[in-house]
Amino acid sequence: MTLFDRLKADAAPQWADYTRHSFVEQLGAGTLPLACFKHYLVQDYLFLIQFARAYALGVYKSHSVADMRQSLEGVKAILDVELDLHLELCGSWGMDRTAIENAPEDTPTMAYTRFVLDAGMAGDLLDLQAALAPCVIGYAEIGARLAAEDCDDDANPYQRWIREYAGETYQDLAGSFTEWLNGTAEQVMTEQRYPRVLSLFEKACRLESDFWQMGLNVKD
Ligand SMILES: Cc1ncc(CO)c(N)n1
Repeated sequence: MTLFDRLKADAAPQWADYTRHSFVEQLGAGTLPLACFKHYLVQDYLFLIQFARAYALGVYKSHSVADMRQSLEGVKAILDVELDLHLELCGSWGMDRTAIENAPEDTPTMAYTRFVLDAGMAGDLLDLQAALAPCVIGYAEIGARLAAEDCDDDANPYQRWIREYAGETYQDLAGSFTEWLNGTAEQVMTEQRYPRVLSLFEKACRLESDFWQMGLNVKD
């Protein structure tokens, strides 16, 4: 069994809370209030800036050029691809880059991003990967499921978002992240350290759920 499969099985309740959160189900149904989505997306932009730093920390924590390149792919995917989605959608509501970047970080944004950065700073590359994994792999799973359930039809106001995460570019990114995580585990994982790695993964899933909830808590 690969590390990712084991983590997902052992953290099944946290994974389900995250990937089947009411925010996700409402987004898939197209019934999510726009005010909830807007708050979420602006916070997600701020979140991604910190996540780019976390991948950059992955470069620093790498011992091989191959690992450095994988971390760099994470930085590039955020700065060159994912943030453009956010700028495009926020732009359609009249928010420009400066307005987004000047928005104050909400507490769940700070909690999640600083948790991941600390996991990486205090630990090694595998600890950092375990804390990063729910983000990229979870969104790929959510996007693929919503698209498979035909939630991305023209009637859904969140079609663009769903298609971004269901699309080949994001799916490939998540696939190579999963292989990378499993490959690191093959080199450094021991039974003794597994509980700590699982704990990082579980916490990241909980922080993902809190991030969705932050969006839902907005009153329109
Ligand atoms: C909170 C959060 N988790 C995961 C992703 C996927 O990159 C994202 N954009 N935002």
